Amino acid sequence: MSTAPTPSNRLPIAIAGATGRMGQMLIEAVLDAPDCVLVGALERSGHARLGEDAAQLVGRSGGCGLTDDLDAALRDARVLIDFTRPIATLQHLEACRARGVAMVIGTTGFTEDERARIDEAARDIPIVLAPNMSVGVNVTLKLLEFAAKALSEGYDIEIIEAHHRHKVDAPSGTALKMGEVIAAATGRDLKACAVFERHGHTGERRTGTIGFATIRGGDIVGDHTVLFAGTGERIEISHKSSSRATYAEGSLRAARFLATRTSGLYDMSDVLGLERLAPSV
Ligand SMILES: NC(=O)C1=CN([C@@H]2O[C@H](COP(=O)(O)OP(=O)(O)OC[C@H]3O[C@@H](n4cnc5c(N)ncnc54)[C@H](OP(=O)(O)O)[C@@H]3O)[C@@H](O)[C@H]2O)C=CC1
Ligand SMILES: O=C(O)C1=N[C@H](C(=O)O)C[C@H](O)C1
Repeated sequence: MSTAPTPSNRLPIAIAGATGRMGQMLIEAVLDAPDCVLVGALERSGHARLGEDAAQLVGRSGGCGLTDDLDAALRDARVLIDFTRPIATLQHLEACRARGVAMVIGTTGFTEDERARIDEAARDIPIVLAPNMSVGVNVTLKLLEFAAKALSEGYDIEIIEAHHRHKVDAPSGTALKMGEVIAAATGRDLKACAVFERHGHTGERRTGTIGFATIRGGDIVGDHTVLFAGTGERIEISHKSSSRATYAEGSLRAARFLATRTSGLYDMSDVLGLERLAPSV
């Protein structure tokens, strides 16, 4: 028999970057989830709205105060959901590690060294790190694994992504993840075969490379297409997000998953159990 959520057994969640585009989506998602409770809303020091009820950011009431104090934000939290910038996420990571708080990390744009620090912290706390929390993108990653294996010879692979004008990193974390999945599935090293820029006299396309193209404009939430261009045909595998709610819902699924773990680094494939469903090629 399952137990109905009560105020005392709801999952206590804190949100970093609470006033951001994703922060606000997450506040709404947590307020709407009967099994979760918002116990911390973190913003950078000096933010104009510190002290306000975080729920007010989304036209609601009954949240918790916006704070720049990590101790206060994490005091009652079991999971911190962080969609900020790498420098902020890494500060939050150390604080969570010291306090035994799990983390869902949606931030993108980490360097290799920064990634290694997340791996290291996952020895002590459970972490879900994923550049895209949507179910659709994570299923797309599995489709790409299959397609890349089946089309490994004779098809040129290009990854095209489009996002809103405010995005600060490129290519998107999702596009890079797609590249990693394709490279792994076809025995390539992404660092050696990725082409991020073309300009001027580029010469012919080098066989085996994976090209990336970035579009920034308007309010595009997030589009990704992988093109497999062969001779006489081409295949396109696309995902388009029309709302950030899908990332927020995925983040809550990740938070619930972490509540059952004590340490380790996980991705959305673990959260969604996609390994069990993936076709073997
Ligand atoms: N994994 C996924 O599914 C998704 C990942 N993302 C990623 O999430 C991140 C955030 O995206 P988005 O919400 O659109 O960005 P926003 O710029 O809207 O929000 C970022 C938030 O982080 C805060 N912040 C930035 N720098 C710092 C800092 N140094 N210390 C403390 N707080 C800081 C910002 O505060 P301030 O406004 O004061 O700067 C803001 O509240 C990006 O890396 C993006 O790529 C986005 C969508 C989905
Ligand atoms: O910045 C965004 O908006 C997004 N960032 C993520 C990424 O870099 O892949 C995920 C999504 O595409 C939206």
